[in-house]
Amino acid sequence: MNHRSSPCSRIGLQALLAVLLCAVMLGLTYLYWHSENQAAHERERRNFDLAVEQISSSLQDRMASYEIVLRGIKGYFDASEFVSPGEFRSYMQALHLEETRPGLASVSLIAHVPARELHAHEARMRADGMADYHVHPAGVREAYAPMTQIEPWSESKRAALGFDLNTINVAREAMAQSAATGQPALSRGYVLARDRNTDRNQDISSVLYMPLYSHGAKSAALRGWASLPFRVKDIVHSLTPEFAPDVALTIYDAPDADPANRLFVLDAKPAPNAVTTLRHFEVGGRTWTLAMSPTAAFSQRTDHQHSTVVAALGAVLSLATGWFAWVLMTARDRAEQLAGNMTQELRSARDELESTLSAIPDLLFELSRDGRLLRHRTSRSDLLHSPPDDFLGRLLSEVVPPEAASAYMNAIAQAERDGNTRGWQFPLRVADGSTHWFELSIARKQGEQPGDQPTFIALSRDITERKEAESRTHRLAYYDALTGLPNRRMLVEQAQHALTRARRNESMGALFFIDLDHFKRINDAQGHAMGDTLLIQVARRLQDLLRPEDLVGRLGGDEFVVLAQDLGQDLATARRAAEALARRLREALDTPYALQDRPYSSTGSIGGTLFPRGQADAQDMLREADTAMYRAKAAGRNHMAFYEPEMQASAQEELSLAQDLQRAWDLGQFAIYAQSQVNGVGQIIGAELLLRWFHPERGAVAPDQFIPLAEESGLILRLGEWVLERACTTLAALSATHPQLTLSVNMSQLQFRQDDFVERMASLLERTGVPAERLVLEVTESLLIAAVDDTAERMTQLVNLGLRFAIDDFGTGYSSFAYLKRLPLYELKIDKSFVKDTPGSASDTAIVQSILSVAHHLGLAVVAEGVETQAQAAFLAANHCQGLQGYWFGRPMPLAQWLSELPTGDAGLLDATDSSDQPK
Ligand SMILES: Nc1nc2c(ncn2[C@@H]2O[C@H](COP(=O)(O)OP(=O)(O)OP(=O)(O)O)[C@@H](O)[C@H]2O)c(=O)[nH]1
Repeated sequence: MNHRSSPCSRIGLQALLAVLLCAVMLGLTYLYWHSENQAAHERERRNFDLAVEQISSSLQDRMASYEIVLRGIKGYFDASEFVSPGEFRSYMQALHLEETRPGLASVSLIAHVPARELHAHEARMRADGMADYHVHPAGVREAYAPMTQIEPWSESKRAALGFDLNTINVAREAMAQSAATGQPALSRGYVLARDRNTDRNQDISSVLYMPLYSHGAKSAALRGWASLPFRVKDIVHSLTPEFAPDVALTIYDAPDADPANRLFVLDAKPAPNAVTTLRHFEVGGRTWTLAMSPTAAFSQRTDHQHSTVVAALGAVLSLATGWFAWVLMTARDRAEQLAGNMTQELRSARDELESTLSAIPDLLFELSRDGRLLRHRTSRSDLLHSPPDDFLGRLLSEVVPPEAASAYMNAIAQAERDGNTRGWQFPLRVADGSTHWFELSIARKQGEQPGDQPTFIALSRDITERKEAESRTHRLAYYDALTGLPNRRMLVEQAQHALTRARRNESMGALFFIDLDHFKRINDAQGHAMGDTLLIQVARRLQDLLRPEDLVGRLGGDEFVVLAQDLGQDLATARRAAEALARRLREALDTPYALQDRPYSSTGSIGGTLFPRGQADAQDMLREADTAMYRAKAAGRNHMAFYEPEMQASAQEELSLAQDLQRAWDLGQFAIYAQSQVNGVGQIIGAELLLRWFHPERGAVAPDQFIPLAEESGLILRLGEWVLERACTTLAALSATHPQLTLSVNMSQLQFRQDDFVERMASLLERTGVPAERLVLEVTESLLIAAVDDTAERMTQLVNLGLRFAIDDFGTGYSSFAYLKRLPLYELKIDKSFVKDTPGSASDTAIVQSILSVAHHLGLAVVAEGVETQAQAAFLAANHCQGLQGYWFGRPMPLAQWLSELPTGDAGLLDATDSSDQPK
């Protein structure tokens, strides 16, 4: 059976005991407080009784002392046959009544004068020196009791002499009583005549009378009285120092406390609920009653506070004892509970730590300073070649490769110095044979005892994914996604390093800027993906060509950069090496490519710059090489050029020309010129319309200078439309006079590829009413071969309108006869470069003849350009070239002039004043 009570019931019992103890203590405190309170009341009561006795006896003593004074006077008179007023005064002075009997105002002598002796009495008194003495008030009475002497004397009292006290009932009664008893008799209280008209008219007095006899015997004749008047208030006040001032006192001239007989009230307020104590005493044959009550001040004299303070302290002590007892009794339980809680907390902390450790995807080891494995903890034992327990007790150098062991040992050394360390990384081949990257965090763990060696907690985190992400990010940031080559950012950084190295080593290098020629065509003709394939192949070629220490990168689009270092110590050597390299680069680019197993020819223009040069940095180098590359492009593409500082000026010039061109249209600086085309016998068969730009400062700007710029900016669309429009209106105007003439117009690729170009042409023809076959559109070979299918379709649509197409500059470009058959062409224009050396040059003559022959074979018309001599004209005519154009027949001239110079036939001429070949 289990005798142990449950913790709850035990705590309940302990609480009950504590409460009981507290209650007992409180009970004792109450008892103590109660008895203390009682004792205080008892003390107060005793004190009050004492005060009452003291007041009562003081008053009694004082009245007794007055009686004694009177008895003394009586004795003095008894012993004397005759007492003169002077003797009595001396006697009274000797008594020093003011000092010895405070509250006593005076003593008077009163004579007993039977009616028959009144005159004799008055005569005697007058004879004794009181000339105006007379008994008053006047009247006939059985006996008179006039006042004969008042001591101490003062003139203010003179009026009182002779006053008959028998006229005052109160006095008469007391005097009669004293005469009857031979003892002092006290009058009832009344306001003395002398106080009635003063501010003391409320103060009640009494008079104590003592009968005086001749020869002292009562039986002897009554002489009179000695009287002692006093104000009750004066007596009480003279006693005040002896009185307890905190007792309320009322004096009654009666045996009971009847308010009607109140003699005196001491100005003090009894405490609430105070008990009144009465005391009585006899004086002069009357009974006086003293009623006394304690005032609040009196109660305070008794210390009630003490018990209250003790009670409060007791209560606090009781509660504290109860609490303390509870604390003591429950201390063990609470200690047990605390221990329980702590154990629970420790257990949860340990569990939490356990689960945290299990969740850590890292290898966790404890190592000694020399790298011996002491403990391990890992949820990634799959990474290890053997179970981790096998490593215990062995040195790291025995279980991991040197690189990893050395990372661990370095990290341990740092952790021993700094407390902890992180960031040491090392690669490690893991169990499945792949290489993972790990990062170490090591913390020093102090030995448990002082002097113990520290150990080291090492956390080895698999950061392979992070590493891969980093390298992916790096690749994205520094490499071109399409070709895998370094991108612009990396190129600039590397170029900067190369520049620094070159300056340090005093050796020279070169940076080449490569831009593929007409790369757009492959995109347009065969699609973007094919363009990409070409870019990848170009990248590979360039890489294969270079030394390992050189670098090739792609800036974007079809632009590549090659960075070659250590080409020589001096400029001449470096330049030679750079030129050789550029040549090889050009050749590499020039070699036909295989795109989807079809051969494709492409070339590149290369601009190079040598470094270091002055203060130029990597960006400057790139800009220089770019400028040189443009020069190479301008030289006809598939060229290379090295940067010369003057190139900068020409680039600048080109820029300013482009800016001027933008304004030229608005300023009306363009003009349309016409150059005649003639037949073999010199008759005009038509003309080619040509654009001219007259700049106010530059003069006439050559078309091959501004046409490319106009194409780049799109201005060519506006210009082209204008020329077409003018061609049509001119043809319309000539239709009556020269219906056989044709006009040729140069067509830019941009214009030809406008989405709505066919519709525009149709509407123009309709609007002007021109027979379409009289308008020849001259296109370049490059336009024809770009997107051949698309081009053929569009040409067909236009030919269906009646328009004719001529190939301009035939022979200079692709010279592919294949498309001649595919495209709906009307005419070939032999480039002037072939015509120039005919008939002198055998090869050019042969080329021209073969072109003419193919054209005849294909049924195409031919116009030869650049005919400047009669020999050329004769040769071409002899070879059946239908059309001839050149200075020999006429220079280009303003359209209006050309029209005006047209030989007139039967029909009328065009209005020569029409100058609408200027832009509106
Ligand atoms: N396929 C492909 N084409 C690109 C890429 N980036 C840019 N391009 C195209 O490459 C062409 C670059 O043309 P440019 O160098 O200006 O002109 P181009 O046709 O090469 O003529 P020139 O340089 O004057 O000889 C543009 O048509 C771009 O749209 C790319 O990543 N892939």
